[in-house]
Amino acid sequence: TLRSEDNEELRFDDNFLFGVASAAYQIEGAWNEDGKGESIWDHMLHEHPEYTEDRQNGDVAADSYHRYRDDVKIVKEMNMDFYRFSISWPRILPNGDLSLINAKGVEYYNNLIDELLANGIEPMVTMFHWDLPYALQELGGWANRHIATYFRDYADLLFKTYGNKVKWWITLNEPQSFCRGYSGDHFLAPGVEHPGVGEYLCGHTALLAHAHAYHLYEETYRAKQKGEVGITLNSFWYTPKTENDKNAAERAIQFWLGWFANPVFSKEGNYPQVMRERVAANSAKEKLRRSRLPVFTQEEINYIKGTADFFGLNHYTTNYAEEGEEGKTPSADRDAGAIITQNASWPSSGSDWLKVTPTGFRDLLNWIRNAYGDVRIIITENGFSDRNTTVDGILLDDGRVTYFEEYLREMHKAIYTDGVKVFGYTAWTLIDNFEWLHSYQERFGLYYVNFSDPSLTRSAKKSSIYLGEIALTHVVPSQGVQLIASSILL
Ligand SMILES: O=S(=O)(O)CCCN1CCN(CCO[C@@H]2O[C@H](CO)[C@@H](O)[C@H](O)[C@H]2O)CC1
Repeated sequence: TLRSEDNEELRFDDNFLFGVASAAYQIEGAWNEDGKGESIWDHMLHEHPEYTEDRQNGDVAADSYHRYRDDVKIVKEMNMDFYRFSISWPRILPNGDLSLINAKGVEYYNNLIDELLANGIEPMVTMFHWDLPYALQELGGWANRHIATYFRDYADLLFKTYGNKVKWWITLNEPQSFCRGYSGDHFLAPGVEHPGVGEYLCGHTALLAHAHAYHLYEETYRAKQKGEVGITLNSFWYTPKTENDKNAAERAIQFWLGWFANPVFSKEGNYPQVMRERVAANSAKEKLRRSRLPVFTQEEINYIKGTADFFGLNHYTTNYAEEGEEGKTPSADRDAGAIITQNASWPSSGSDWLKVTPTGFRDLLNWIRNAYGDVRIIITENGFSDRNTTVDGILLDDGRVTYFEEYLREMHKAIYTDGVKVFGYTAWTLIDNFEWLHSYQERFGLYYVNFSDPSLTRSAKKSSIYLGEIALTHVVPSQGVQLIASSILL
């Protein structure tokens, strides 16, 4: 039921920023071209093509390595203020360390950044979006805390090389997600099977790595470059399945968002108390000598606290949480002590995990403000997938237009009614690209790419016109927008 204000025109203030996002492994291709080193995704999917739905991988993807000018044209076409893209660590440092700097890789990102600036678009760089150099995985990858120092060296090179042009830096994209690559959830590389231990070692190193990059910027670059450094955390909203499941919902968000948000954004720092207590208790039951959750020294707690100029949030959907336990023994899933489900009646998308539940967006934004105070938030991903296969079905993407309209309305309420400090919004994703283990079967793009056509032409979907209008006018038009957008297209 749409409330009265749900078909009013909504306005975002003039300095609100609109952008669109992508990620290197999902869009670039050229997996081994011009000296690029192997990433853990290249390695895993070459070794296990059966891990993806269609046995495809990101070797070519949307070939943005060669077609980035077309991509920038699209960002411009959509009147976006900024483009959030990621730099492939192994494209810059094939061995993962400073022993070899790949000049052609450095040049590619310089060209992309210059193309964006020439079109009046701000580059927003994600330093790490899951594609770890395989050479570092051979040393243990994120489970080896010394990788934090390699990340610091990589960050130093990025700040030095691009920092005069790039003013928006995101250190890590979704540590909660990429650390599942160490807990046996094969949907993410490196596909290491150490549930209950691997994901916590990964998270520990990731937080130290993030903090190293932030302090480095603070000490060496900020005065001259005057940019901002933040981190991107993804979070579902967790709503209690019944009145008795309130604690389970709070535990779920403390585990899955608080795991990284508490150490960086809370006053006390450190992992959430409920996480430290539950993992310690379960570890004791398993006759372990110490908790499976690594312990920060007070010095490390202080070092990590406050290491972000903004809170990057990726949000897509809501889950139910209910009392109970699920997941492997041991595993972070089981440590969290909540059974996560969805309501089959919630409108669906092309992804099993993504239901259209817009009010959860407003609830989550309020939870973050209540938990961490008036931290400046930017939505660094929000989007909708479909599995259409006909060109018309793909281009006339009403489901995506409706999703954006409903989520933007809820975000508008969080900002202007509830007073949550959100200063920007990034749509996921620029063009159809490689959706990890769902490969090219789930499309999140605002533009269509026909992956069986070698020209990989980008074609506008209805949603790109809808969102482009909003980025230009800062107005979410009242209902009926869908008729306008389709008339423009047809
Ligand atoms: O499908 S399955 O049920 O077998 C496994 C679910 C895996 N989830 C999917 C959503 N992702 C958070 C969002 O992940 C983000 O969102 C985008 C869309 O997924 C990705 O393309 C981006 O790279 C990523 O930053 C966390 C991992």
